Amino acid sequence: MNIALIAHDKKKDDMVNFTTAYTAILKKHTLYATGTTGKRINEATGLDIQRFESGPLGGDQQIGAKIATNEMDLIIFFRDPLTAQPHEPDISALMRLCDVYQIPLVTNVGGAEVLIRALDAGFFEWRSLQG
Ligand SMILES: O=C(CO)COP(=O)(O)O
Repeated sequence: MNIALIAHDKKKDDMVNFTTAYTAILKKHTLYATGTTGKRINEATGLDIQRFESGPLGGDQQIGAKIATNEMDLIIFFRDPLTAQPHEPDISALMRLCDVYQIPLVTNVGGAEVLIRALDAGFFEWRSLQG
């Protein structure tokens, strides 16, 4: 599966903790991330991650483009709901494309916990059955 990992600044520690806890599962997949998030995860876990631009510089849009071309299977995006983001339109566009293409998206640690366990249990086979 191709998995995108994204976290706003105040959620980056959560992302590091999450990816550290689930390194064994994540390393079986192809990982992508926005720039700074990917750097933090790589430093903490050693996971191999393809990094896009930082979010404010277009990283969310690059991940959105991968969704539009059916190259992304799930998105783990720890959003900060309490801080205004300069690139809010890009964030909305990314989430909109998840809905357009039925790509599973979680935006907090609680959802990610369920999603990652479901992934490891094989619940994502429906993606490869889709036309
Ligand atoms: O801003 C982001 C997502 O909207 C994340 O970007 P960084 O991972 O580069 O901080």
